[in-house]
Order: sequence, then C-alpha cells, then structure tokens
Amino acid sequence: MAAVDRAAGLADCDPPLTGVFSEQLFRGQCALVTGGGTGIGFATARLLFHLGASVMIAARREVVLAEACATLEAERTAASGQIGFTTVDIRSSEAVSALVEETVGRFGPIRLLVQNSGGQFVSDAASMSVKGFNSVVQLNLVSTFRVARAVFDACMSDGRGGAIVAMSLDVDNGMPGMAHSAAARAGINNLVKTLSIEWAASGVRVNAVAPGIIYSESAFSHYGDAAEDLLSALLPAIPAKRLGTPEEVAGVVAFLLSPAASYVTGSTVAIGGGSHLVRKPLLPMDEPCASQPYGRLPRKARL
Ligand SMILES: CCCCCCCCC/C=C/C(=O)SCCNC(=O)CCNC(=O)[C@H](O)C(C)(C)COP(=O)(O)OP(=O)(O)OC[C@H]1O[C@@H](n2cnc3c(N)ncnc32)[C@H](O)[C@@H]1OP(=O)(O)O
Ligand SMILES: NC(=O)C1=CN([C@@H]2O[C@H](COP(=O)(O)OP(=O)(O)OC[C@H]3O[C@@H](n4cnc5c(N)ncnc54)[C@H](OP(=O)(O)O)[C@@H]3O)[C@@H](O)[C@H]2O)C=CC1
Repeated sequence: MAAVDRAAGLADCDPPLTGVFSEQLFRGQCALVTGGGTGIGFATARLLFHLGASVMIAARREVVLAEACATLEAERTAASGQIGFTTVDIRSSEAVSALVEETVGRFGPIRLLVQNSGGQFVSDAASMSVKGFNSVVQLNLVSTFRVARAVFDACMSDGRGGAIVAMSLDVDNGMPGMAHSAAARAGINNLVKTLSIEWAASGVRVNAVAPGIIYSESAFSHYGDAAEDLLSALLPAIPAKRLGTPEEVAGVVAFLLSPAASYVTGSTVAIGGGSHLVRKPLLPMDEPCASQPYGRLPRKARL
C-alpha cells in the first residue's frame, strides 16, 4: 500500500522521541493510558514509560495488553518507570471505578491521564442506525467524561492536580462517513474547554489532540480492503503528503502532559500534517469507493 509505505519510513526512532524530552520528565508519576496496548496509545505509554512514569495501560483485550507490557519490559533502561496492565471496557462505570482503584493501589494517585481508547465504524449517515450512532457516541464522548470524572474524583481533586489529554479527530468541517464519531469528538473538544475551567482551581489541565490520519496496523485493520481506496483519495489532500505515525501523536501528548505546557488548558491541538487547514473533507465524498460512498465497507470483525 503506497500510502502506508510512505508512513512506515517515518517510524525510525526506537524508542521514539526520548531524546527530545528529559529522561526524568515524568519520574515516579502515575499515568493511566486507556487503549494503551495498540497504536497511538501504545506509542504514548511507551514514551511515558521511558520518561520515568509508572504507566497503567487498559483496554478490553488482555492478550494484547500483556504483549505490550512484555515489549516495554524488554526495552527497559535505567530511566524507565514501571508498567502494568488491566482489562477494562470504558463504557462500564463499574469497570472504570475498578480500573482507577487498581491503578491507584498499584502506582499511587493518577496525575497523568491519556484518554486514548475510542474508535468507530465507517458508514454514511443514511446507512447508520440510531443504535450504531449511539454506540459510537457512548464510546468516545460519554466514556471520556466517565473516565475523566472517575480519575478527577479519586485523584486529581485532591489539591495536587494533574493533566488530562483526550483523543479527538479533525472534525471542524464535519466528517462524511463518520457522522457519529465526528459529533462525539466535537463534543470532546467542547468538554475539555468546560472541564479546564471548572477544574483549574484544582490544578488540573485538560486538553485534547486531534490527529489526522495516523497509520498503525491495529487502526487500519478496522477498515479492511476499503483502506486502500480511501487512502488513495485522501492522501493528495494532506498538505504533508503523508500519513502520521503514532509516535508523532505521542510526542504532542507528552508535551501537553508536561510542565512545558503548564499554561495550556482547554485546547485541542491538531496533529495532521496540515490537513485541518484544507477545506476538503477528511473522508472524500467526490471520489466514492462504491456507488453508495461507504455502503460497501465490510462490517468489522467483532471484538
Ligand atoms: C483506513 C482508511 C482511512 C479511514 C478513514 C480515516 C480515519 C479517520 C481517523 C480515525 C481513525 C481511527 O479512529 S482508527 C481507530 C479504529 N479503532 C476502532 O474503531 C476500535 C474501536 N471500535 C469499536 O469498538 C466499534 O467500531 C464500535 C462500534 C465503536 C463498538 O463496537 P461494538 O462491537 O462494541 O459495537 P456493537 O455493540 O457490536 O454494535 C453496536 C451497533 O453499532 C453498529 N455497528 C457496529 N459496527 C458496525 C459496522 N461495521 N457497520 C455498521 N454498523 C455497525 C450496529 O448498529 C450495532 O448494532 P447491531 O447491528 O444490533 O449489532
Ligand atoms: N489512527 C487514526 O488515524 C486516528 C485515530 N484517532 C483516535 O485515536 C485513538 C487511538 O486510535 P489508534 O491507535 O489509531 O487505533 P487502535 O484501534 O489501535 O486504538 C483503539 C484502542 O481503543 C481501545 N478500545 C476500544 N474500545 C474500547 C473500550 N470499549 N474500552 C476500552 N478500550 C477500548 C482498543 O483496545 P481493545 O480493542 O483491546 O479494547 C485500542 O487499544 C482512538 O480514539 C482513535 O479513534 C483519532 C484520529 C485519527
């Protein structure tokens, strides 16, 4: 896949970006990274781990999380922090409470929260059921609020504060093929503004990142064979003329979590090689990959 090949050549720093930040940056601080076993979440957990944080990664698939932890343990250096994993479905309040309790019990109060878990299926709005729309809003918007509240209540409201980064999308021009996710992420962009004001008195900063198209095997596996069609149409509209890498998102997340961003709160930072400045919608309506633009996409494998 040409577009993927172009992205793959970028991920040549291993472990990524650690030379850009001080090794002591997050020493001893507890970080929770949802969805930290794959893609952007793994790259972020990896960077925080190598910068000294005690990192808990959490998602639904235990095998994936265990493998991610083993990979990081194998990379451990003198500067590395701690790494642990636990399973969670962030759509369950009980499961999220248990996750926070376990993380605090193991690594202490959570000071760094990366709300990376999320996703969607591709469908034009006319083919989308209300149940499907609601499922994606629940996962991305409602669960972001759920996890933020749980961590704020248990840890960050104690007067010592913390930093939260939520995962958004480049949604300013809408997102044909992803009406549900775009609506949810627009909600996230607004939620971080309100939370940043309400929680400022507790010393909590709340920001979001809005990646463009970031290549990872785990992310692209959700789109099947349709990925090639979509990417061929999307790539020319990206000013950088390439996809992003998970490491390029992780670096911005680490910056936002760090004291270097101590006066940044309530912001959503675009990470898209300039794609957020281009008027063309991220998912193309003028080069459909089927007669019904997205109607032919395969239903994703059940997780
Ligand atoms: C790469 C190229 C550039 C791609 C385009 C450019 C990319 C833009 C940038 C974004 C990139 C990424 O986010 S990459 C990250 C990708 N990773 C993910 O998406 C992982 C997380 N996703 C998910 O878990 C799922 O998509 C999600 C639907 C949210 C939750 O899945 P679940 O299995 O829990 O959902 P279910 O409960 O089974 O389904 C609930 C309902 O949702 C609907 N539904 C679920 N899947 C459906 C499907 N495939 N097609 C239609 N409808 C579906 C049905 O109505 C379901 O009801 P019933 O019919 O009654 O069952
Ligand atoms: N790749 C891209 O181009 C872009 C991605 N994003 C967003 O970035 C985030 C990371 O995506 P990316 O790394 O690319 O793709 P991945 O599919 O690798 O990451 C999604 C992660 O979310 C986890 N997850 C999904 N549902 C749940 C759930 N109900 N409870 C807990 N964890 C869950 C998954 O783990 P598990 O399945 O084991 O639960 C997985 O680790 C997502 O929110 C995505 O939408 C935003 C813009 C662009």
